[in-house]
Amino acid sequence: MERWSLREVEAVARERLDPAHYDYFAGGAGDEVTVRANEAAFGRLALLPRVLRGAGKLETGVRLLDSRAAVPVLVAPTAFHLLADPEGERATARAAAAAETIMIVSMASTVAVEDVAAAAPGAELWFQLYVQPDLAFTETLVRRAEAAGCKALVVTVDSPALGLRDRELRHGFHDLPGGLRCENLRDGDRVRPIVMWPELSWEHLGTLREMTSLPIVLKGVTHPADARLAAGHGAAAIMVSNHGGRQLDTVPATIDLLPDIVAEVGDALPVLLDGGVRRGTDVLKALALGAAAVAVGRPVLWGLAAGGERGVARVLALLRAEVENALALCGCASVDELGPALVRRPC
Ligand SMILES: Cc1cc2nc3c(=O)[nH]c(=O)nc-3n(C[C@H](O)[C@H](O)[C@H](O)COP(=O)(O)O)c2cc1C
Ligand SMILES: O=C(O)C(=O)c1ccccc1
Repeated sequence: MERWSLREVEAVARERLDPAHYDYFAGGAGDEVTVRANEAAFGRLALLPRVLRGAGKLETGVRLLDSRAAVPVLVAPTAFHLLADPEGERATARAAAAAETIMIVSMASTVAVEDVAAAAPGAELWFQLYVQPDLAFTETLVRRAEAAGCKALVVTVDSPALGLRDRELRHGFHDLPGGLRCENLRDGDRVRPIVMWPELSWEHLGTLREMTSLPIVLKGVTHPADARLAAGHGAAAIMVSNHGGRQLDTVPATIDLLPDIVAEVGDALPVLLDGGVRRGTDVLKALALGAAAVAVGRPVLWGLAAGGERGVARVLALLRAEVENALALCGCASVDELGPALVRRPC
């Protein structure tokens, strides 16, 4: 995997994947305005480094809730890893464990969360949940995630309906091929379909908090007023996310939403961000603007499709090396030293 940037890894993945599966991974809702905006907005921000700071040895580690990550780059929850590699989520988890970062296991994983955990001893796992209207079934999922050792529950809140993704519709990509299943949804002899629940509301957060002592991260917050509500309803953290542009199209880029959200709740809880992070400099910009860490979705899938566990390891190593290099060049010894003065707009 001698690939020197995430872009090269994506090119290899694209060659290897079935075009319908590539489009499932790469695509977004509508005209993909938001997909493009996430990456483009990072490009519009400039970094303004400081010099002669004698920063010395670098520290990239962060503590998040009850977990630690050696690099502030988490694996975002993405579905269907067996489409990309025969080891699927097992390979992803092993690479995340080796990189000492946190993997957020998708509820729509094609390997059951117990098997993901067993495949990667020592992995820091969080579990992503789409709250199902059958709350008793939701509770069994939560119990399974707890028993598998997951340290946080990441509740996705941007999906009262699934986004309309033209590329998936064009390919007719609706069902998993060849015996692949969402193994977390197995219920006796059958596999339940995942329900996007339009009635999910703030009051259910109370129900979830009673259900588990795991910290709850709300993923998919974009409005500062919702960030405030999340803090008021006992969320342990929020993740500023537009689902990588796969849900509502034309939502702004997450990096452009971050400052207002940090101003609103930055003192109350950790703010995470995903969407369009492709370079170490993107990571620095997000942290400088107040994110506690970022997560990457598609880059991990490209690594997995290009080279399995080694491919994901390569993606995480590239990002780590780029974060370390950018930190050094900004004159910072650790991510704690990053602040908004480092970021200028426009380029
Ligand atoms: C193929 C794919 C599947 C995804 N599946 C899920 C999922 O099951 N649950 C979820 O909360 N988010 C899911 N997401 C959204 C990611 O968690 C994340 O928000 C997004 O990918 C971040 O943007 P990026 O791909 O530009 O890094 C998925 C994203 C992709 C690309
Ligand atoms: O594709 C997605 O973005 C996603 O979140 C999802 C939702 C349900 C099943 C599989 C993936």
